[in-house]
Amino acid sequence: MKNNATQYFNYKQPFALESGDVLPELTIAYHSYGTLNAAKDNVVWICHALTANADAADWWNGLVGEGKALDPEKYFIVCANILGSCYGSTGPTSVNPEIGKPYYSQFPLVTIRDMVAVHILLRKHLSIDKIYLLAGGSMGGYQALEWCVMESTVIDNLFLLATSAAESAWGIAIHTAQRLAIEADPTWQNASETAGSAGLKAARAIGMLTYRNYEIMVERQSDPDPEKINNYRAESYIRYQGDKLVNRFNAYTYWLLTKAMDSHNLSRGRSGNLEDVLQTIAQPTLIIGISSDILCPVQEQVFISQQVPDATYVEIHSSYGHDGFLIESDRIATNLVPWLSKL
Ligand SMILES: CC(=O)SCCNC(=O)CCNC(=O)[C@H](O)C(C)(C)COP(=O)(O)OP(=O)(O)OC[C@H]1O[C@@H](n2cnc3c(N)ncnc32)[C@H](O)[C@@H]1OP(=O)(O)O
Ligand SMILES: N[C@@H](CCO)C(=O)O
Repeated sequence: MKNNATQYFNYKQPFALESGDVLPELTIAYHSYGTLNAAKDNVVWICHALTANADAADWWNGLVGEGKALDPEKYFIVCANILGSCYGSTGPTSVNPEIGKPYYSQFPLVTIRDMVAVHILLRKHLSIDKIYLLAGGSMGGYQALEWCVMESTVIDNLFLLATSAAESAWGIAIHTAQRLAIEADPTWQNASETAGSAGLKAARAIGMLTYRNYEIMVERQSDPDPEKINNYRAESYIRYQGDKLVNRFNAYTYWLLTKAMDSHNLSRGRSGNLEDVLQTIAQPTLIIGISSDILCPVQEQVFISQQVPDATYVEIHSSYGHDGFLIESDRIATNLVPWLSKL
């Protein structure tokens, strides 16, 4: 697979955010796989979710790669690390060029629309005029929906998984609980990349409860020994997952990106309500829901499919919960490949 190293686009101009704050410059980290064809009509752009990075062939390896549904032999596949993340694009741990020190808590609020505006800068830098397929799950789906509305003539087809047209009150409540965990850490807001690490561990533990569910936890993490009164398998699993994220992420980024998710509302500042805005999406759209998703339950995707005029909705029966959109590659491909072949 060609071009599989992280690439960087440095945008040396001020970038105005929806909040009114201005970032003096941007770095956008991205991966591309395959080659843009002469007609420039083979672009697949993948928008990633909360804690992933630009290497979609790594975190979506069941779908992106040679012989897979999204094959770089056929498509020019791009994935950019989102604004506010910590995997190469400008975010809280980047150095603020105006003071020569990392932003940390001084990094301004960003929205999903800001992330898409940054993707658009990269799209133009890469001389991409059309995106054949725009794909995203969870928060990646928030970006894909926004982008479809922001640049309706650029996107040909849309592929959404486990996502919503607006962050639900349930989602905002969960994110608030996660941020409370971070804010309760006495090291939170220290001028250090490890500030709030214990809080981040607790925040990820809360998140894991929403990425999985009762069935899979009981199936995989029940203790065979009924005599136990301590050191349960499920406890060890949740602690482990918290540590795993702390080892690759930071609390400033997590806090900021959960705020960005809360800002997601496709109808904000637009004429009409959510239904009206979704009805303007003219692209053929495949929407996949995961039956056991308790974070973005299938009714959120059914709602989108009822409004988008050319929508195909599929529910995948999986016990994995929300993270099924990352894990159930075979079942996703089984629906994506025939849908793509009919376009
Ligand atoms: C730079 C980077 O690394 S970016 C990494 C890419 N990350 C992303 O793209 C973010 C999205 N990805 C994810 O959220 C996850 O990786 C997923 C959803 C795809 C898969 O989740 P996983 O955590 O791998 O799956 P699962 O819930 O089955 O947990 C398995 C892990 O828990 C461990 N585990 C399972 N049970 C227990 C237990 N009782 N006690 C302790 N650990 C346990 C396993 O050993 C395994 O550990 P490993 O990840 O070190 O191999
Ligand atoms: N578990 C995934 C999806 C969250 O929506 C992540 O950490 O990015």
